[in-house]
Amino acid sequence: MYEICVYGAGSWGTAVANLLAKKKFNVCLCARDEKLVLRLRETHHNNKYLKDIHLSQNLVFDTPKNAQMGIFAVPVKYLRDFIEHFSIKVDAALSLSKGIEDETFLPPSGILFQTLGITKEQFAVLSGPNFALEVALELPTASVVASSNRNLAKKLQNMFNTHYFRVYTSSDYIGVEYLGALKNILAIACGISDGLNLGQNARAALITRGLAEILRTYKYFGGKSKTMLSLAGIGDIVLTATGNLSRNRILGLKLAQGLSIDEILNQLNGVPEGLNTVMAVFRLSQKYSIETPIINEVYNIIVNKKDPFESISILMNRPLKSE
Ligand SMILES: NC(=O)C1=CN([C@@H]2O[C@H](COP(=O)(O)OP(=O)(O)OC[C@H]3O[C@@H](n4cnc5c(N)ncnc54)[C@H](OP(=O)(O)O)[C@@H]3O)[C@@H](O)[C@H]2O)C=CC1
Ligand SMILES: O=C(CO)COP(=O)(O)O
Repeated sequence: MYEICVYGAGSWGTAVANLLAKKKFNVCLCARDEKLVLRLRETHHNNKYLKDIHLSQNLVFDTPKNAQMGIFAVPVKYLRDFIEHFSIKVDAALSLSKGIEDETFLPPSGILFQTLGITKEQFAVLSGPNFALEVALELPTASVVASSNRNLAKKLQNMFNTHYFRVYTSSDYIGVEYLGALKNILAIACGISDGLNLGQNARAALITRGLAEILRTYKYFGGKSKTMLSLAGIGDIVLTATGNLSRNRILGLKLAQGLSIDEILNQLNGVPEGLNTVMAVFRLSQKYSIETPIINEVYNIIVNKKDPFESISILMNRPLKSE
């Protein structure tokens, strides 16, 4: 059993494992693919995701194994099958993933409780405006670790905190998880708007009115309002709605160019979680009559191939209301 295993050798899993290894923790980065494990051992480079970054010599690589602390950086769509397939067991879990399971509406915590048999006292989430590449380059970054277990949150805060990675704690792990998922839909919306050259006024309006939709949806899940103002809320929304390293924003930019979802997924280096999240949130908002006009239009552009200009017209011509 390893002390710390990071599951998922994508960009974020690799960057986080490397941060901890540089801090001299005994960390194993676990990839599904044995060939990738061998390549990582030989080169100490994850060429697919973090090209020029030389990984710490302290970092070890393996296929998924049991761990005292399991750090999960697997896209939410694959998380349940991944844990079951590798029969993973951990004493405590930290989630890095930002999505919602389509059928169940569960965030990563709910999936980890069911598959690992852990309680909320053994769970934490790390989230915030954190592009993997910038963390790997040691650019100044701030983040939040949230858990209902104060001791676990403090322990992880100290584990991760370093001169370029400043960590805050929170007890609202549900709010932090849902905000991490929901902001990806706004990143797609802003990508579409910017791709169509609709201007910076339009982008600011989308972010602000999108926030109102996120707040309505997120309250349904039990997140606290004040978490909206945190790094995991507004911080991550601003980053991914405006930053060109965001796969979700890029998805929107490419939709605006008229590319199909399949073409975009073939070009993207990584999984845009917003694609699945928008499906789940659209169904949820229909089921519980939550008012989500921007989210509905993102859904219509993706699923019903609606012309984005028609979506803009619908949003601009809705009945007038007070803020
Ligand atoms: N990249 C970033 O900047 C950030 C990402 N996140 C979140 O972290 C999570 C992981 O993202 P990221 O590291 O970017 O990963 P990517 O989006 O780069 O996706 C690739 C990862 O997904 C794994 N994967 C792909 N298909 C499957 C599958 N069928 N079953 C199991 N695993 C699969 C890959 O595993 P393998 O290597 O074995 O093929 C690899 O670890 C996401 O939820 C993302 O939203 C959060 C903050 C920052
Ligand atoms: O969540 C992220 C940064 O905080 C990464 O966003 P993307 O998944 O859109 O690349």
